[in-house]
Amino acid sequence: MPQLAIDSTCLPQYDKLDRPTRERFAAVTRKFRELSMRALLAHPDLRIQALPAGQDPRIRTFRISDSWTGVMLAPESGETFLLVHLLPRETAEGWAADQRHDVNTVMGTLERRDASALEERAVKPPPPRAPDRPAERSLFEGVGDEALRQLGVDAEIIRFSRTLTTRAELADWGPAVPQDQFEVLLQLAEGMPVDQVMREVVLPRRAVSGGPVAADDYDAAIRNTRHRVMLVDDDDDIEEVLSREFDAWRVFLHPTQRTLAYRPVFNGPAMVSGGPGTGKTVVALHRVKYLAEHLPLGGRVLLTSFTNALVESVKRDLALLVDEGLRADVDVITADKLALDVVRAERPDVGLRRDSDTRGLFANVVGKQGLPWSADFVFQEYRHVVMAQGITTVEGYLDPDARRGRSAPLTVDQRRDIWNAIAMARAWMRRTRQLPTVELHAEAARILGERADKPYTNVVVDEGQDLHPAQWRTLRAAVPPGPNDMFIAGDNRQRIYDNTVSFKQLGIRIIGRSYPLRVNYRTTTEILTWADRIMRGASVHELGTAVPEAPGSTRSILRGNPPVLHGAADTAAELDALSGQVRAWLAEGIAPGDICVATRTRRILNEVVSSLRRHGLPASRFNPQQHTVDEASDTVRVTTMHGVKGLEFRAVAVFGATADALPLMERVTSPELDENQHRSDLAAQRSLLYVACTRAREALYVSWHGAPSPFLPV
Ligand SMILES: Nc1ncnc2c1ncn2[C@@H]1O[C@H](COP(=O)(O)OP(=O)(O)OP(=O)(O)O)[C@@H](O)[C@H]1O
Repeated sequence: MPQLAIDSTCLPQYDKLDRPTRERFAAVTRKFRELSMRALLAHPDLRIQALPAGQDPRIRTFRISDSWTGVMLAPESGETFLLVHLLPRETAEGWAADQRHDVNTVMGTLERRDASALEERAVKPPPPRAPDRPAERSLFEGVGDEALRQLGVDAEIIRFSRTLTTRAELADWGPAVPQDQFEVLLQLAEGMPVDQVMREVVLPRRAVSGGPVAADDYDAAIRNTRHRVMLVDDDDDIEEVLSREFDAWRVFLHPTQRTLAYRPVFNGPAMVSGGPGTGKTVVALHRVKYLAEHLPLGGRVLLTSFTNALVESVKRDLALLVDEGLRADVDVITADKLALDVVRAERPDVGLRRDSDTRGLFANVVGKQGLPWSADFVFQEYRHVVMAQGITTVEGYLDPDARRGRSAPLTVDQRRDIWNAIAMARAWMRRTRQLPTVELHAEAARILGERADKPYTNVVVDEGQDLHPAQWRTLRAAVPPGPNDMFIAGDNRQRIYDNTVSFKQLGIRIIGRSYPLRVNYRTTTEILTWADRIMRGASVHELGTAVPEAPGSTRSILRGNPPVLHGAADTAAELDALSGQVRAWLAEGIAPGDICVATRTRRILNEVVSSLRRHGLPASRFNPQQHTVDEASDTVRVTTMHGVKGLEFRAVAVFGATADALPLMERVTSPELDENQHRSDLAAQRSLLYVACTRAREALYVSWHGAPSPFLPV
C-alpha cells in the first residue's frame, strides 16, 4: 500500500488554498492511500505525469484542481510518495524541472536543491576580480574537501562553496543549496570548528537515521527527514492534519531539537540554551510530551515559565501537542503559584505581599532605625544577598563571601545594622502572614525539602533566565534529584529582570549537560543581525554554568527586509508615523492580529491605541496573560515591551525607543547605591529592547522622538 509523506514546504501553500480546493486535495490524497500503485498511476482524474525526458525521473505532477497542481517525489524503490509542493498549475512544471532531490548519504536525509541555479553558477562563475583589487579569500579556505565530505557536503556543493567569498553571498544562496548541507556551511562560515559542526549538525541527523544511507534508498531517507517531512499515518485524516491551524513546530523538529526533546535519559538536570526564536520553548514542550508519555504510575510533570502570561501561552501550546489524557498528569503553573500552594497547604492563612508593600515596609524599618542608607539599598541587600543566597543567620551575612558581586563596601558593624533591619522587616512579614514571593519560596523550599514524597517526577522550566534563586530552590526541592529531574530552557541575553544565579550553589548541576540551539526559525536574518547589534558590548551574566553565547551565534535561515528605523521630532509626529507604518503593513496583506506595537511603558499604551483608532486603524490593548484583546479580535495588538516576552508576530513596531525611556532611569539602581547593580539593571533594560525586537517574524519598525535610545544601533 503506498504511503504518503508531506514536505513542510507545502504548509504555507496549503494555507492559500480555498475551501473547495482543500476538499479536492483531501480527496486526492485519500486516493494515494486507498489505491494500489498501479491503479493510482492509471487514475484518470489525477493525471499523474512524469517530467519531460532528461529531467528528474522521480518527480511526478498530479492534478488537484483546474488551477492547482501537486508535485511529488515518487521513488522507484519503496512505496512512499513525498508531496514536495503545491503550486498554481502554470508554474508547477517549471519549478519541478529546476529541482533535484537526493539522498544525503552521510546524514541519511533527503535534500532538495535548485539544480538549475547551481548548474548555471557552475557554468558562469562570478566575474573575475578587477586587477587592482586584492584577491578575496574563499569563505571556506581553512576547510579541506575531505573535511567537507565527511560533514555530508557533496561534490557539487563543495565546488560551489569554493566560489563563495562572503557570508552574505552564502545566505543569498540558501534556498538553492540542499538544506542540511546549507546548515553545515552556515556554521563553518561563522567559524565553528569542523569537529563541532560534526557534533552539532551531522551527528544529530545520523542519530535519527541510524547511520549512513545508500544513495538510492529514498524510502529510508524520506523517513529519516523528520525535521522537514511528515509521514501521514494510515489513520490520520490528512485534511485534519493539515487544517488544524497547522503549526510546523508540532511536527517538524530540527534534528538537534529532536535528540534533546526525545532523549530517554539525562543523568541529572539538563539545559537548553539558545538565542531568540531557536525553538527552546518548542523543545521544552516536546520534552514534556516525552516525559508525560513515560511517567511511572502516580508520577507528575511540572511545566513552568516565568510569568502568568508565559504560563498561559505554553499551556495553550501544550494543548496542541499533548492529548488531554496525558495533560492530566502535567501541571502548568508559575513557580510562584507552586510556592503559594505548598505554603498554603500547611498555613492556609498566608497571603502574598505585593512588591510595593514590601518596599514600603523596608522604608518604615529604615526610618524607624534611623539608618544612614536608603530603603532601596536595604531592600536590595535583602533581595539580592540574603534571599538570593538563602542566608538565615547573622553569621551567614557577615561571611566575607556573602556579598560577592555587591560593589558598595560595608563594615562588620554596618552589616549588623542592616541585618537587624532586615530581621525586623521579616518578623513583621511573618506576624502579618503577608509574605513577598521570595519569602514564600524560602518557606516552600523548606517544606518541600523536608518531604520525602516530592510532588513531581520531572520539572521542565521555560524562560529560566529570569528566575530568582529563591524560585530555583523551590523547583529544585519539588523533584527528587536523579535522571531526568530537571530540564531547563533559557537565554541569558533575554534576561529582563534582575536576577543572576549560579546553578551550582543551588544544587542544580548541569555541567556536561548544557546544549545550545543555534538555528532561528522565527526572525529573518536581516532583523536578527540588526538586533544582535543592540547586545554588542553588553555583558551577559551566566545562567548556571552554561557559557553565554556570543552575539551572532544564532543564525536564521529566513530572509526579508531590514528593519525600518524612524526618528520623529515629538510624540505626536511619532504617533502619526506609526499609523503610516501600520497602514502600510495592512496594505501588504498582513492581518491586524499579526501586528503588534510594543511600548516601553504602560502610560503611553492608551495614547497609542487612541492614535491608531483616530487614524481609522483597528487597534486595541493586548492582554498577554489571556492572550486576548479588549474588543474585536482582529485588531492590531498594543502592549508593553514586557508583555511581548516569549511571543511572536509577523510585524512588530517598537514605539518610544527614546533616550529618556530606554533606559528608564527610575527603574535603574543609581551607581552610588551599588555600581554592579546599576550595570546589571542597565543590561536588563538593554535586553528588554532586544527581546521586543526579536519578536518580529517578517517586519520590524522601531521609532523614537528626540534623541534615540543609546541602546539602538542607529
Ligand atoms: N523545528 C522547527 N520547525 C519549524 N518551526 C520551528 C521549529 N522550531 C521552532 N519553530 C518555530 O520557531 C519559532 C520560535 O520558537 P520558540 O518560541 O520555541 O523559540 P524560543 O527559543 O523559545 O524563543 P524566545 O527565546 O525568543 O522566546 C516558533 O514560531 C516556532 O513555531
